[in-house]
Amino acid sequence: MTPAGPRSRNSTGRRVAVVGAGSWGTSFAKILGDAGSEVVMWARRPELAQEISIAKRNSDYLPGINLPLSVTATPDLAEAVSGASLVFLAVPSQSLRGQLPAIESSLNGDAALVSLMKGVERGTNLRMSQVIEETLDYDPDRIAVVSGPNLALEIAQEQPTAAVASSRSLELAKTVAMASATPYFKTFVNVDVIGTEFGGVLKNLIALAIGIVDGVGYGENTKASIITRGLVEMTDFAVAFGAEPPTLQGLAGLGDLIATCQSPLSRNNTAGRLLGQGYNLDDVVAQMNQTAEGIASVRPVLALAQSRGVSMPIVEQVNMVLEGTLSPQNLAPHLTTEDGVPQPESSDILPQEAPEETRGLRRLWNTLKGM
Ligand SMILES: NC(=O)C1=CN([C@@H]2O[C@H](COP(=O)(O)OP(=O)(O)OC[C@H]3O[C@@H](n4cnc5c(N)ncnc54)[C@H](O)[C@@H]3O)[C@@H](O)[C@H]2O)C=CC1
Ligand SMILES: O=C(CO)COP(=O)(O)O
Repeated sequence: MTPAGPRSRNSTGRRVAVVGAGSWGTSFAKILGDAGSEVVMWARRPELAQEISIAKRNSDYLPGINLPLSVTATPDLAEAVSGASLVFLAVPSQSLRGQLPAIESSLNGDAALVSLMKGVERGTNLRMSQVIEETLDYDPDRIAVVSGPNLALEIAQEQPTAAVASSRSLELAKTVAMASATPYFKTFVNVDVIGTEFGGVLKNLIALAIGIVDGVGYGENTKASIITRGLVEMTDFAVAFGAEPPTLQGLAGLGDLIATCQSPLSRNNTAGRLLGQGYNLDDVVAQMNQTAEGIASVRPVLALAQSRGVSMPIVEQVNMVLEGTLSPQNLAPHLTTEDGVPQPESSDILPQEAPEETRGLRRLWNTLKGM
């Protein structure tokens, strides 16, 4: 698909910042610019900041994509953040904590922080919104997250996509959704930050599993079994931490799971495939020049699961493949318990109380059940 030319929208007069000029930070900056904001990105490397500001391109991460004129970049974090009413964070999850003090010192008093990241912090096992809240002692009503089936390149190409903005404050979730509303990007809202954030983290782990079996050469039955049982693991885990089950059946759970497990654009899927092909973890990390968040999140997620007694057999096996203690050929969706006794399958995948985004699906489901 050919990338569309730059849009020229009416300016809303809103000034926003995007911290991180990788693939998602740059795509999101384009969304925000197309939606009418003046966007200043922070890029680590001055030469990349210059390319974004002058050539309106980020050839390292999104070659061939034209950015709106309203998007500029700077290597100076204070310059990027000061004056912004919304600050979107798109750096690798493990690096966020280290960046926050510098961000805080330049923040507008009433600025909201919006995490675009999909990882859990090693050592603390915290979600990114929790890292922000804890590190900066920030009011949760001024923290939001955005998640969903959002492969950066497809969105930069303006392929129609939906996402979820979530905050304890519905007002802030709506502000974020409106700031990112373009003809190709539609954002729903909810107040289930835990479910929305964990959906994005957990699907990365299932995508690693899918990549691994793909690399081994297993086909669609194996993958469908892992995706379906993976969704059960994701839901059990997130609900144990207070998530609403419908969130996991929506865009931030099932939606992102499908996109990430199906797409060769996914770095987690790609990393898994290389492991399945027989490369070891060090080789895979060296081979990838972008962030595959799932690799760092496996252990924190397993530690959290253990703390609440949640069973995650697929994620356990992914961890064993990463550690080199399980051969990729032996990764399976664990359809029985360890002693071989078949488990009952929970089949009510669709919840009774569906969120707005899955209401049509619920109607279809009820129709099918009544047939
Ligand atoms: N790429 C995608 O399709 C999507 C990514 N995300 C999430 O967005 C977050 C960022 O991902 P991407 O933009 O894809 O990653 P990326 O690997 O494309 O870019 C990361 C950016 O952060 C910078 N960076 C790397 N290490 C850093 C460090 N130690 N300190 C500060 N900056 C550092 C890099 O220079 C780069 O600009 C991740 O949590 C990812 O899960 C979420 C949705 C879609
Ligand atoms: O989160 C994503 C799509 O929603 C991107 O997935 P990867 O990080 O695996 O590329």
